[in-house]
Amino acid sequence: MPQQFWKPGTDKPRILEDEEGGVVFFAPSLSSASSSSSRFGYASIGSQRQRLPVYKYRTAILYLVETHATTIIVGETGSGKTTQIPQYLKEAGWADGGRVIACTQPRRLAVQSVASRVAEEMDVKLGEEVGYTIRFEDVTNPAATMIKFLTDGVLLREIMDDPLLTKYSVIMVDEAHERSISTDILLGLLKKIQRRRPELRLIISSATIEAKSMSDFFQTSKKHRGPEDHEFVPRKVPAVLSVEGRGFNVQIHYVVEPVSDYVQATVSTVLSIHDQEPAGDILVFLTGQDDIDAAIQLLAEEAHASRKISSGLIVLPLYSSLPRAEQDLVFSPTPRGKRKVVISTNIAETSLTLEGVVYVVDSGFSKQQFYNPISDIENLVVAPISKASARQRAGRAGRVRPGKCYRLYTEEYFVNEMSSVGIPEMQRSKLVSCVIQLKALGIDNILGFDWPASPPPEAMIRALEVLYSLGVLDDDAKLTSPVGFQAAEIPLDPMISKMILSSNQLGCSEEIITIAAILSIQSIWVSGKGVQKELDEAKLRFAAAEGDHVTFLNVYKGFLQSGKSSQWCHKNYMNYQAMKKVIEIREQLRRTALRLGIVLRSCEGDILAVRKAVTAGFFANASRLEAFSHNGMYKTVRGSQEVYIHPSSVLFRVNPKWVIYHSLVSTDRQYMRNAMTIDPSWLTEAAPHFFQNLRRPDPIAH
Ligand SMILES: Nc1ncnc2c1ncn2[C@@H]1O[C@H](COP(=O)(O)OP(=O)(O)OP(=O)(O)O)[C@@H](O)[C@H]1O
Repeated sequence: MPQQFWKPGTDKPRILEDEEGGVVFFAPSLSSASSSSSRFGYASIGSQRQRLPVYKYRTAILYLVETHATTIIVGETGSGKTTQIPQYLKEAGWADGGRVIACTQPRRLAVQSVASRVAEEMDVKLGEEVGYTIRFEDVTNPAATMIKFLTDGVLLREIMDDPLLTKYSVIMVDEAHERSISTDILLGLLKKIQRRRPELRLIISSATIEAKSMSDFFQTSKKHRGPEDHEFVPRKVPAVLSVEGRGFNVQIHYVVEPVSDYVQATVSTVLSIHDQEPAGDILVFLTGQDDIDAAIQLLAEEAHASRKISSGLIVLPLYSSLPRAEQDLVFSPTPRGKRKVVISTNIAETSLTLEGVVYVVDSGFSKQQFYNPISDIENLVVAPISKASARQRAGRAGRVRPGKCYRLYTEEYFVNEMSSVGIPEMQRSKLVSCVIQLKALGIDNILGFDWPASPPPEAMIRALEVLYSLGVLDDDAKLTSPVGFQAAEIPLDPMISKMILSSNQLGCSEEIITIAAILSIQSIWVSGKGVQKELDEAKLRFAAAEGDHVTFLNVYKGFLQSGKSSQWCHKNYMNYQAMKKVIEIREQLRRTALRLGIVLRSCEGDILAVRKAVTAGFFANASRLEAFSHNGMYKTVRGSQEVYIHPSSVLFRVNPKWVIYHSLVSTDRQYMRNAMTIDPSWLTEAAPHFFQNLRRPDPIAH
């Protein structure tokens, strides 16, 4: 049982070293917030705010922001950075005269939840003085909003319309340690904007950021060849502030021996917490929808087997492709006598406060994208997290009362083997979306851009090549008109954007928007564990000879005809939540399409048009069955990589000669997910430049 299993350890708060080179450092002169019982329950919001560690630094923060162009703030999770600093700035007048204070987050869920909390603390209606903007959703009032929370991706899009972000007086880039592609582009651009707008203030904040390297980035200036960068401009030295003290103590427990199956270990840990620990909700970190579904199923089975210990558990999944209403359930109060178990991906890792959470279970893994620019293959793999992530995960406990974090890895592993920070997304991702965004922002010399961490040049070149072939960039690597500008407006992978734009000419935009919505969901089928045979039979009922994309259209039609019924989904082994999310995304995409002047039209069963539109976006993912292959081996047309049709595809074992796929997954082999048959002549039609000069002289021959 876990009490023999777990060994308590300490995860000491990071003490910031005194920095050299003129960096301002505040010694921890003030004691941390107490965890006395008076903080339980009934304190008013006003007094709760004053007891947060960051409150004691209020004057220091305001002084530094006043006197420095950039302030880097490092403070423990839960110390009050996200919710308090924007309010201090507002109170000090930074939102006077119609100016706005912005606070960015890497994730949508965090944006919504911190905005609601700050509106509640300020006792104002969300969407008025305090608002938020995420992709496809703007809850602000331009005449009233003073504090605006938004994803870093949305702020980047705002730069397209207002290159100097003139309405903002202070921009706080929160959770900067995450180093998403958007955060990195944003940091590079903000540094440029500061040169033109000396009055703009930046705050870079995180519990786990490497303050030294961030400070170096903001104080050195890189010479560019761009016209505005012809002279060397020294940066104002950034201030670094360490907020000492944490909310409540979080006791860390490690396993004594490494675990072999983290899903199983998660379930046992949850059940033993429920059996032995006092009241309090549990937040579990797993890697993705598949793991989460498996854990929920296992919990249900074990709960059934041991009725006594599992009664009173309310189990809720949390991942990005879950419909909004389902996501919101995790914030609802836990009924008396019950215990909520939220099983989440890393979308709950930063900035979130789930009020009832006392226990965190950390599997030690997350799904991460890895891209090899040489083979042009991108894989989403389950990989170990960094210490920074582990600390963020533990920090989801101890926010409103003391907590415990159970790490499913050994202390020795944490101390000696876990990397301190993750690899920036920029250095392990395909850069197609990033390049189109920079181009839309008018950054022409992408290789010379001032990045916090430079991306691999090969990945940049690959991205430029794909965008050129998609017709998004011209011979001078500038956005084409209208395709390039329109594609940049659609906040999706440019391959999907191109597919949508092509559907306009081909008269099948309604169908293509459905396909685009389904492709953005991890899977519309229920997880196959234990029901593989039934699942395969269900798929056959919808299967189209042309492949998965056309099968999706059959599924969607069936779902609509059933009146969007959950029983229908259940009967057909379809994930009802995923289908509801498809409807949600589809509506958002239809609105975007209308804005771009795309005519919403159905091709009324002209599947050829649909397949051609898909090919127009995804020609770069074409592959051909190897002649004489008995095991279904394909070679990609570009790169000659060995790939196979994924077992979940309706084309598995059918092995048509030519296919295009949506993405690759790597397990024992490289598998093509979501494959569709094509006529190879469509490839040269869609992208003549892309398919010329291939090493194989006859790539397009039948
Ligand atoms: N929705 C909420 N309900 C109750 N208390 C909350 C809520 N949101 C925040 N708090 C309280 O405010 C504290 C500070 O939260 P805040 O998000 O500002 O901290 P932070 O320093 O930004 O942490 P992190 O780095 O984890 O995002 C929390 O520890 C908690 O005590």
